[in-house]
Amino acid sequence: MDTLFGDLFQATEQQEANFADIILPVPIPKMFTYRIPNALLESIGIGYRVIVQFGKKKILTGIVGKVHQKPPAAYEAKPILDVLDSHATVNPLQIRFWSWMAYYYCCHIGEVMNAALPSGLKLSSESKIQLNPNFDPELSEYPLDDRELIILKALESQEELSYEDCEVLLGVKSIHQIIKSLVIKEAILVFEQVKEKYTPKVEARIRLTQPFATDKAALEQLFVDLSSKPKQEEVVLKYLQEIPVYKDLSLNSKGLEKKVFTEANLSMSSLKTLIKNGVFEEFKIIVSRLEELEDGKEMPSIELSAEQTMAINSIKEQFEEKDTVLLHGITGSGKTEIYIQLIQEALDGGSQVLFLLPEIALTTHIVGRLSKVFGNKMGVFHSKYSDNERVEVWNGVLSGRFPLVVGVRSSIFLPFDSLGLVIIDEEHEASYKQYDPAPRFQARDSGIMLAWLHQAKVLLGSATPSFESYYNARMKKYGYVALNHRYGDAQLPEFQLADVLVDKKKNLLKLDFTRLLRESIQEALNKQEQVLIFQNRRGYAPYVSCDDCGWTPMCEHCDVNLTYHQFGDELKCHYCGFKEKVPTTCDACGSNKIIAVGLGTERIEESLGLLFPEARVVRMDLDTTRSKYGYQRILEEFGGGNVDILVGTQMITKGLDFDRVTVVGIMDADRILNFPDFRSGERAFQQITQVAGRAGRRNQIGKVIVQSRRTDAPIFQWIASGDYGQFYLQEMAERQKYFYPPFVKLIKISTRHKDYKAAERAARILHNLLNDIQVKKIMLGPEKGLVGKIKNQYIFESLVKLDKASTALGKFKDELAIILNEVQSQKDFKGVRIIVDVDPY
Ligand SMILES: Nc1ncnc2c1ncn2[C@@H]1O[C@H](COP(=O)(O)OP(=O)(O)OP(=O)(O)O)[C@@H](O)[C@H]1O
Ligand SMILES: [Zn+2]
Repeated sequence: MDTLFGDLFQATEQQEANFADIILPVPIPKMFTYRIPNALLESIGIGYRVIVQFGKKKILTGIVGKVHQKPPAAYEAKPILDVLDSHATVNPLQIRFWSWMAYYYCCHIGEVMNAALPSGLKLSSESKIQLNPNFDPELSEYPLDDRELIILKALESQEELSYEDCEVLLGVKSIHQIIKSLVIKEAILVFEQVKEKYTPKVEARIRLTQPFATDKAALEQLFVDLSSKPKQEEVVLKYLQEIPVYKDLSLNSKGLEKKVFTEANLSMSSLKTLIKNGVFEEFKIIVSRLEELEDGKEMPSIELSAEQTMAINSIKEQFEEKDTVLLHGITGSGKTEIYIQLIQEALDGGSQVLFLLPEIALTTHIVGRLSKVFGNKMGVFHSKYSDNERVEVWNGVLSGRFPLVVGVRSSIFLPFDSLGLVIIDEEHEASYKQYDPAPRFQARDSGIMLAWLHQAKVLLGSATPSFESYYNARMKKYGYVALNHRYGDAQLPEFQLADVLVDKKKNLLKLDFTRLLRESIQEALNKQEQVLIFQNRRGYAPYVSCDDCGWTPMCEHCDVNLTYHQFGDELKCHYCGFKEKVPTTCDACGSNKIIAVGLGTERIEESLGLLFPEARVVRMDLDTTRSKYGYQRILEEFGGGNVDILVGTQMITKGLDFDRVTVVGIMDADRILNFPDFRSGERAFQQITQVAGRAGRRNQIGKVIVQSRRTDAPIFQWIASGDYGQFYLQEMAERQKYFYPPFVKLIKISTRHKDYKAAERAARILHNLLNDIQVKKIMLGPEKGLVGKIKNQYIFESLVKLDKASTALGKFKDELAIILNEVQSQKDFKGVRIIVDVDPY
């Protein structure tokens, strides 16, 4: 593995070097070589941000990937225009990691960089205008209108104007037409100016000047002088109240936020006078945007159970020999305490730790628990953070402020330089996979690679491990530790199947709830206990349909039904966001009997309100958690006991640890089972076990009601008995027989085009070319994608099943890269997008 991209890492003597390979944020297969001007030679190195010209006009920021002395053979190297910082933004380990990712997931390193750098660290270029030096309004053959003249006038006094400046100047919304006209008249020139996107947060503060801050007598004299100016006196008193300099002189240097005075309704003009008279001085400091967590307390006095202690010892022992250990602990077995202990030890040893979680809903919960122990040593990183906040976490890792990071999949890109431990919680979760855009990476697998580069250890944790990881553990590639009991003798919940068809026949089904589920909910409510209801479908109903002829409205741009959302009374496409009003009559037969079919979380919430009018019901899904603190608010309300029933999508299935949940209802288990994918069995087992695991985590025994129309399906028996091992063996036999992972490697190759025929033709040609690659493999397709059209693009897919031997994979990828490069220029591929997805599951 080392030889593949090891040469990137070779230390290069900076003095001799005068070329640099730059990683640019464009979809091209390799790095571009630029010349390092002598003036910049001293200030450039691997990982530095530089500005270069790309093509005729574009100015781009890139990252130096390699420094060397070999001029490019095919083109003359352009000079690097500038170096942006006095330090490297990215370290050599990261560049090796990016190179690996580009290679493994068959994408371009620039695409990896794009995903890796918070956009605040990428530069944007802004278009600006200046006067054309050759322009003379007297001689111009074109007449200029009033607005154009205003702009030209402004350019006489200001050297340059941004588009925005011009818009403000003229009071118009869009300036493009006017600028275009001025360019045609050769009056102005347009140029690009590179601009830093990240802006530090600056706070205005006030502090006492000398001698008042250090000399008590002077301060006393000041009060004598101010005795006739009560308003000014009040301001000084407020300052001393907030910043008691007489107790601790050093406090003065940090000063006080200016807004404290306004909030206290003190006179701002008095403050101004005090500044003018030299009592106070105003200054600015850069402050953090990140929420200050409490200072980490000592390890709380949690005593680990005997089973937990044994698990920790066993993990550490196995780390002696293996890089990765799988912790298979049933729901509620206390994995988090084990993580905390291991994190503490790694931090004490001076290493960095990365704790990966599959999604934000979980970070809220776990961050709360970890911050009690690790306080402000811990950085949190997820997609609800603004660009500026992300840059601050990035810089916090760089500066050592955050030796521990808790985050979702993109946190594998943070600039770690000495990871000792990577913990991947809920390692089986599908959301570790990024589907779009490239790099289409699996964060668990990439995290393992990242750890390997750092010589760090990896702990995978789950109550329902992915089959890949369990397989690796059985093959002794990973270590394995099991926790088979819930912490504190809490019992696993009791499973009950509720047959929807039987209840329907007997007229016992009310608003989609079986009698068993209704009664169980009522019982919990009577005892002031809490209930979770799971349905993995947001919106009100999956679709609407004409009751007379069966017609169903589809998305105009995608090959899917529109989902009915009662909120806003509209139909929405979950693929492209297209919206329309619900039709009042059928497009096909004109009937006005349009009905909502199927179950979404919105509808379940409504039904619960009707069935249990006294209960407080809250819904948690994508639609109710769009704001930054959406999850936190809902979870806090639920945890505080202000909610009786929580309805939700997969967001509520894992990690939640609440005392009073005793009943979990799964509305439509068949939907989970029927998903057309080789992993549907595995996923169903995981999802149902996980959501069931939220029940009865303390003293009361929990109850799980699974509603289904196929209650005799064998999988329910496996789940009820919790026999993961047997279920695994049975499923694996199938996978081996039909050539599915982990027995083969899968690569999915899709073609997309707005024309059906063009997408199909390209797919066929590509399929045949790939078929000719001489490695052991099976190829399926090409066929229309599972969703045949998304955002007006038709999709065709081929599936390649490669022999596990690493030579087959390597050879296939190498030839694939060549083929992709070649077909690009062919007529049949014009306008065709080709998407390669390695491990597409
Ligand atoms: N040693 C301990 N002392 C006190 N409480 C503990 C201890 N270990 C675990 N607990 C408590 O037991 C509960 C379950 O633990 P935890 O949430 O870590 O389980 P888990 O293994 O992560 O489960 P899941 O996979 O369902 O998320 C938590 O409330 C936790 O605080
Ligand atoms: Zn759509």
